[in-house]
Amino acid sequence: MTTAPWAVLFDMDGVLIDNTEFHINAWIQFAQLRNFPLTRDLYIEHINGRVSADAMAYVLQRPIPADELAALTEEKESIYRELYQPHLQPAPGLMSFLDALKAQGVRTAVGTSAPASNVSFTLDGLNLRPYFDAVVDASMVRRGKPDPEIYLKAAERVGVEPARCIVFEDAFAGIEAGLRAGMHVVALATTHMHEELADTGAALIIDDFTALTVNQLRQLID
Ligand SMILES: O=P(O)(O)OC[C@H]1O[C@@H](O)[C@H](O)[C@@H](O)[C@@H]1O
Repeated sequence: MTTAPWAVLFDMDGVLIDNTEFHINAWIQFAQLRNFPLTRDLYIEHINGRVSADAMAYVLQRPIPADELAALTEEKESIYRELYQPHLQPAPGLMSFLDALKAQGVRTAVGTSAPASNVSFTLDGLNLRPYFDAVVDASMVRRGKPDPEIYLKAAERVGVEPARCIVFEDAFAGIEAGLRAGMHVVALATTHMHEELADTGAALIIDDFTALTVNQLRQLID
């Protein structure tokens, strides 16, 4: 075992909080207003885990100029926040797991495709911000997941080389982003079932954080 630093990089939606069904319903409502017949399967294939610029271009079937994107994103995200607000809570076992990481001096970051408004809704709404050394959101990158940029930037912010980072993800696009960044990936079976995640390249598949120990995680690196 070495003493070099290592880091845990958390995706936000579907990992820190189990909220995928609320995003699906919000996207379906938003798409209906634009006569786009969005279904759960189409959401999973084209939207899940991706930045708004890419998701909007799919739903509106055209590239979205930057001056239009912010308003469209806020329209959709305010539907989502209204639906999810009464249910906002950390994923099972998350708080004890974050405490354990902090107690052992492990560096931590969030790497999310969400806009800053949703990051604030989640991290400030649950008082999670003090647990993270860095937060990288959609506004800070040029290319969204499955591109590795979000996770590479998070690793750089916490000063840890990619091979010593472990990414927690639930979405196919996010798992791909973590692997392309040269990191280890732990998949959360929130949005997808264990069987669907089996061939993704994830080193470990878990239901939630309740049974996970820091030592178990560390073994993935050492
Ligand atoms: O936190 P994550 O999983 O990177 O992604 C956030 C995005 O995840 C997508 O699945 C949602 O539909 C988006 O609206 C959301 O912004």
